[in-house]
Order: sequence, then structure tokens, then C-alpha cells
Amino acid sequence: MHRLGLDEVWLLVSPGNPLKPRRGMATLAERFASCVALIDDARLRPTAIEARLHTRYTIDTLRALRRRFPRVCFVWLMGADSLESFTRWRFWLEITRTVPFAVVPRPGYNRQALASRSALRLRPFRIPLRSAQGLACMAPPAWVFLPAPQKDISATSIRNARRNRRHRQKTTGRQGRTAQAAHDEDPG
Ligand SMILES: Nc1ncnc2c1ncn2[C@@H]1O[C@H](COP(=O)(O)OP(=O)(O)OP(=O)(O)O)[C@@H](O)[C@H]1O
Ligand SMILES: O=C(O)c1ccc[n+]([C@@H]2O[C@H](COP(=O)([O-])O)[C@@H](O)[C@H]2O)c1
Repeated sequence: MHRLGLDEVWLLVSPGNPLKPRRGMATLAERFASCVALIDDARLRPTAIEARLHTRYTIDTLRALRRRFPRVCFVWLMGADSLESFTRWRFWLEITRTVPFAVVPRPGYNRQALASRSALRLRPFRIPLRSAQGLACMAPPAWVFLPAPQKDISATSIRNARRNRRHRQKTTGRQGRTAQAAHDEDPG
């Protein structure tokens, strides 16, 4: 937020990424509540606006946001993994012509992302870090790669950890009941 000179960051809790299976995914309400619980800065705003706008694809969300907030200068924020897969997004070039965007690094993806087809195609529009403060006001296409501290976490690993914890709790619960049953049969 500071380095891009943004007033706020909206955390879009997605009704469902079009490229991802829904299996194992918490409900929108649960994911929204998790997001709210993480926030300790009023300028970070969790929003489920894609559900209200009935948009699923980013291009539709951005067009709708621009219609609804014509005076706001939006910047699309995404991780390096998204830059790498960007060419698979619906109308990805149109996205880059709709709003400027910034890419934050993610362990294991940065080199491939910067060498990806999308990065090469968009190379003429990449701005230097020293101009990042002005990105929001630039005419798209314009983008920046923002060096930042990196964290090797993913939604998939969080989902897996949660599933394993639940599995362990269930197994422990079953073992507890088995011991109780044995005690009931032979209390002595
Ligand atoms: N560890 C991370 N570092 C940088 N960016 C991230 C990181 N995790 C997620 N992002 C970015 O946050 C946005 C939302 O990602 P999402 O919530 O789908 O998490 P994910 O870990 O990519 O999901 P999954 O593991 O299911 O593929 C994307 O733009 C993604 O690039
Ligand atoms: O519009 C698309 O085609 C598209 C394809 C993949 C991802 N997105 C959006 O990118 C955001 C993060 O996606 P992901 O892959 O990290 O879950 C989320 O808002 C998705 O809806 C959008």
C-alpha cells in the first residue's frame, strides 16, 4: 500500500476462482470471516463484492468496478504465480488494458513468472520500481514487479493442514470412545 501510494487495499474474497476445483474449499462466508479475523488495519478491506456483482472472471469484476466507481484509480494486485498463469485468464490482455497491475513475489514462482509468456509480451509496459508510487494514475497497460518479503504459504497447504487436523481429531475421538466402550464392558 505504501509503496504503490494506495489509500486502501481491497481483499477480494472470491466466490470461486474459475480455474480451480471447488472441492475442499470453505464457503464464501467462512473464508470472508477468516479474512476479517486477520485484518488489523482499517485500510485493508475484505470484500465479497464479486458475489454482489455476480462476477467470477477478473475482467468482468474490473469492468464492473470501473463502472461503479468511475473516479477511483484501481490497481490489480496479484502474486507471481498468477503472472505465470495469466495467459490462461479470460481476456488477459484486455485485463491489462483495463487497470494497471502490480505483482508481488512468491517463493518458487518469481523466475518463471518474469520469464513467462505474459511477462515477455508485457515487457514494454513494465515500469521501474522508482515509479511505482504513480502506478495507480498511469494509463494501462502499466505494471510493476514489487520486491517484498516472501512467505512460502498457500491456500492448498492451509486446507491440507486443516483437513489433517480434523482427521487427527476424529481418530483421537474414536480411540477415546473405544477405550470408554472397553471400560463400560469391563469396568473392573
Ligand atoms: N505466499 C504468497 N505469496 C505471494 N502471493 C500469494 C501468496 N499466496 C497467495 N498469493 C496471491 O494471492 C492471491 C490469491 O491467492 P489464493 O487465495 O488463491 O491462494 P493460493 O495459495 O494461490 O491458492 P491455492 O494454493 O489454492 O492455489 C493470488 O493473486 C496469489 O498469487
Ligand atoms: O478471470 C480469470 O480468468 C481468472 C483466472 C484465475 C484466477 N482469477 C482470479 O485471481 C484471483 C486469485 O486467483 P488464485 O488462482 O490465486 O486463486 C481470484 O480473484 C481469481 O478469481 C481469475
